[in-house]
Amino acid sequence: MTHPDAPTLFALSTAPGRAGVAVIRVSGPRAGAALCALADRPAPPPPRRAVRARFRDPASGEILDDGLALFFPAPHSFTGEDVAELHGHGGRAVTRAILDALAGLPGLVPAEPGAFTRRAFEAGKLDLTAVEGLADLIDAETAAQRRQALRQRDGALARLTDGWRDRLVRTLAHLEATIDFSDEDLPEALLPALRTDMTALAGEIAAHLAEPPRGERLRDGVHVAVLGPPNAGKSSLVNALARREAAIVSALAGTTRDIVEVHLDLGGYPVVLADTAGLRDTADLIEREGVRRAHARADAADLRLLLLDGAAADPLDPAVVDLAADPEVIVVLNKMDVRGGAPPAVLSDGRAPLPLSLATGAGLDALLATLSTRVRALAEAGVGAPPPLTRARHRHALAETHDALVRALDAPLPELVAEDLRLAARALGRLTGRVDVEDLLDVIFRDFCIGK
Ligand SMILES: Nc1nc2c(ncn2[C@@H]2O[C@H](COP(=O)(O)OP(=O)(O)OP(=O)(O)O)[C@@H](O)[C@H]2O)c(=O)[nH]1
Ligand SMILES: [K+]
Ligand SMILES: [Mg+2]
Repeated sequence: MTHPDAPTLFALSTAPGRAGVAVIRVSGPRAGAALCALADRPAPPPPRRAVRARFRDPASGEILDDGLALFFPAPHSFTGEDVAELHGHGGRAVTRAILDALAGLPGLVPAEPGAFTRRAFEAGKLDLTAVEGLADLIDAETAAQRRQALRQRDGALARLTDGWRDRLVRTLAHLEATIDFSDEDLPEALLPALRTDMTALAGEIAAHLAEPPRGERLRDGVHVAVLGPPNAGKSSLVNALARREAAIVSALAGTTRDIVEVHLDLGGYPVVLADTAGLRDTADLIEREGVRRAHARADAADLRLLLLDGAAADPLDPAVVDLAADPEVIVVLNKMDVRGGAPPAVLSDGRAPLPLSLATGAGLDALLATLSTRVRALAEAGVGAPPPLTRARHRHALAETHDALVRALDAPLPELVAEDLRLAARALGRLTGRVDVEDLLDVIFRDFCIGK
């Protein structure tokens, strides 16, 4: 809980600038008093009920705006503290005047970024993964990102990891009991049972770590690299998908050198599409650096799209045969308008590339559909699947937990096993921000009744 003498925070919670309505949030022990001072009321309104309010400057008595006020008494508020919301007109001068009036009240301090959420965390209203989910929800740009963020905000990931942590803490408690109270009557078969629990838990965590990084892909975007020989039409394709002239297109082979990234929403899934330099051996130092970057991006990408030049005598240029032979690569034959009736270039494994003409637009819809399906498969956790890890931080904490569990299984002495289990529990606790030892004692006394 926040300290009773903690400053009361206030901030504009809607985006700054001109708008119909602006919401100013006040949180802390003096929130109710601040509402009364500005709305000129003897007492705050009933909980969670909007009341009409004429906001005035308590110092000068000047009327500043005409709006609504709400009061959320602790603990039933976002932060867990008393919270007041002042809804005024969203003009710069109006919000400035109300914020200035609040700043003039004793004990009120402007909130730093994230300060309300921080108090919600400190009050136990949100765990760390929920805090991150909330941040992702505010940043979500596509429907799938919104769904994932909402799920995490609602505690899906925290429930999974807290469940693991509870099992870990219980195992540890039982082990501590056998160490500390070994002369007492404890079930004989306890140690083998603990081993079984630990092995099962390590297996579950390992399986979750082995999942492809779907959560991170959905949060940060699926990285798609557009690759191919010079002049195949890579920049034309990127521009067509982005619906803007993001990259320079010209008839000169070797136009693109730097990686040009565009962000797309493909059927609700975020995609970071990268245009790259045409792959070829070249004496031009700058172009050679571009080719190096193209290869690096191909290695790092979640999905690779190889664009071949249908106007070339042999579209399967030696520089790209390896890419074309990879069944994971989407291969596209562009410039079909020029190629006309010439037989389609057949890939070594018998697949035919997707035909495309960026000049006429033929084949673009089919390519988009293929791309969307692949992106969806990469980004989406199936219905009912366990909540994905969405940040490197989560992966790191889980890997640490797993390592400590594996060490515990190998440790020669019960004391050493207990130490590794403690480290495992601490690493898991960091995921949600709950790192406490009190619950260990709780479990010991609840499950055993030692000492009678
Ligand atoms: N006829 C025809 N021309 C095309 C088609 N797609 C692209 N072009 C042309 O091909 C030329 C090369 O296009 P770019 O998009 O610059 O090709 P690129 O693969 O990015 O080339 P580099 O960056 O040099 O590797 C341009 O003159 C385009 O207008 C197509 O489907 N048909
Ligand atoms: K070009
Ligand atoms: Mg280009």
